[in-house]
Amino acid sequence: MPAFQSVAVIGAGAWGTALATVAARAGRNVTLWARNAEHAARIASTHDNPRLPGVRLVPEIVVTSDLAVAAGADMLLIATPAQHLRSAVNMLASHITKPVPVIACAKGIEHGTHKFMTDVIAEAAAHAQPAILSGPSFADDVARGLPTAVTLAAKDEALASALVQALGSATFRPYHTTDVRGVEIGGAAKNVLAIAAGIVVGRNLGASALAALTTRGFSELARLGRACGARTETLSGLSGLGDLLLSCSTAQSRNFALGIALGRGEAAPAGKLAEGAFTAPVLVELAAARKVDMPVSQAVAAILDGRLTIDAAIEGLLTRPFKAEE
Ligand SMILES: NC(=O)C1=CN([C@@H]2O[C@H](COP(=O)(O)OP(=O)(O)OC[C@H]3O[C@@H](n4cnc5c(N)ncnc54)[C@H](OP(=O)(O)O)[C@@H]3O)[C@@H](O)[C@H]2O)C=CC1
Ligand SMILES: O=C(CO)COP(=O)(O)O
Repeated sequence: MPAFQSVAVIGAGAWGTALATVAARAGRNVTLWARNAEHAARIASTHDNPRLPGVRLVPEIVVTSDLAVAAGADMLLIATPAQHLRSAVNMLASHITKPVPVIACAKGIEHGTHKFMTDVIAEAAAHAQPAILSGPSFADDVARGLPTAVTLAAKDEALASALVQALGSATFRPYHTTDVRGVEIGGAAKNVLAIAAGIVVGRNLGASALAALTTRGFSELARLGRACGARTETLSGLSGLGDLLLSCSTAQSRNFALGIALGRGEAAPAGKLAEGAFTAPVLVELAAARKVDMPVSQAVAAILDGRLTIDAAIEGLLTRPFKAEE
């Protein structure tokens, strides 16, 4: 019996559902936990989740709203939105009485505390062994078994490697690292930058402008990463540059789609979670505290809270003083 034979996924949205299929494909015994009992019962009986339409779950995946059932697994994947990760882990905490890996699968930074996901896990559940999974991977692609590669980070390299062995398969290839912060920064920042990229497309500024924006966006992501102690190879790896490229290139990304709508002066797509909108103000606060210049992210935050028009933001970015490329 391999280590981590049983896996529970907390949060039955698009990503949680896709991750349940990943773990099942890797041969694990999987429990998918939904907070709503009716949703759980419906997914269990139909093997279909309206949050990830068109994907049929294998019947071996146990779907439940009973937290005690899920909490007994050998590893826990938390796939709620970032701002709800703390409440999810708080609920789990009383069930976690011995060391168990708790893997954050959300991309974001907590409002108010400026804490990254693994720090929130460590605070909320004393026995948890925090880890993070992030990288270029749309839930729909992953659930359909299209090839994807991500990064999985834990402070303990042996643990990160064992988690990769437990979750990896031919179509879902996690790479392990101990650079937890690097992985967290990439996933959080890329969503904000994807909104900016979408605005460029929505405003018809052209493919050259999109490439420039994405590249300068990476530059500021990497600046913040370095200031927070992240490693260069993580920032330019799957969870940093890789996810930025994916999210800045297709309207399959909800953050990019939000940016397109903003750029066109249209309403935001209804019912779609765009984490970048929640991360933008916190990211900018964090950057200011670290004295890191993040002009694109600042512009996104200012546009989202109505302090700046899109035209003024574009003009502001294009009239910054010329400087050396770094
Ligand atoms: N979708 C994707 O392609 C990817 C998403 N991610 C990340 O995963 C995270 C989740 O995104 P995604 O699954 O797409 O979002 P969805 O909107 O599809 O689903 C979010 C899920 O979280 C549940 N939820 C919300 N609050 C809580 C809570 N307090 N406790 C428990 N469950 C809760 C919701 O429950 P209910 O149904 O009852 O409302 C819902 O099922 C985000 O941080 C996102 O950036 C990462 C990689 C890929
Ligand atoms: O994180 C993702 C892909 O790696 C999903 O992107 P969106 O949240 O923008 O849809």
